[in-house]
Amino acid sequence: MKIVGIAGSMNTNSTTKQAVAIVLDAAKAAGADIEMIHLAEWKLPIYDAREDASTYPEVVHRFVQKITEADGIVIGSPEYHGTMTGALKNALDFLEARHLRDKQVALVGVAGGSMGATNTVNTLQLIMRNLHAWPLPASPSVPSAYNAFTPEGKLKDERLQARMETLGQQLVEFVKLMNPKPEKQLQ
Ligand SMILES: Cc1cc2nc3c(=O)[nH]c(=O)nc-3n(C[C@H](O)[C@H](O)[C@H](O)COP(=O)(O)O)c2cc1C
Repeated sequence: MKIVGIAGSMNTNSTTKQAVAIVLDAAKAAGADIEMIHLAEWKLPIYDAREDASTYPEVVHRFVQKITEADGIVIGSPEYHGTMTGALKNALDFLEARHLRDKQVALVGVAGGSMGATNTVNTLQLIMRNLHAWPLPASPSVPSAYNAFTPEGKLKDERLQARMETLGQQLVEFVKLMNPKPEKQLQ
């Protein structure tokens, strides 16, 4: 079972990447193969609605391929002006329902403010439904992100750390439940 994480920040030193990594590590502990796509390292171009999508650079095709091949996905975004980053929305614009249909998706948000990134994860829920994916109902967000992580990359708030880990475990469980085919099951 392959779980791919998207960290939707262009910040190379990203707190969102740390949050996504916690969920991915929990999925790995539950038996999945994991891979991180940190948008800061991918440099996708701006989606421009061109008629012939095959003319986009190779990085776009690789991105779409990774998502197509994934059995489950983790998406994390910082809250920017009350919603997800432009970089993440741009990346999602390269995807169509045929790439995400029936896939389980775990969503997490990260915010500088004390209120967390509720608007961001709610907006991502909506986008996932429009792409015919299945967003998991639990979608935790990290408030006060600048001071939320230990140097080892764990959340200082142990209950929030546990919620993130549970989300990774649940993602693996729901991928199994929704994919009775043997190749999607863990051995
Ligand atoms: C352009 C911009 C807009 C932001 N808007 C918000 C916001 O609306 N609410 C909030 O709580 N934090 C906001 N922040 C703070 C980010 O959510 C916070 O710095 C987050 O940790 C960044 O994630 P990253 O470390 O993965 O880049 C904003 C930051 C930037 C750069």
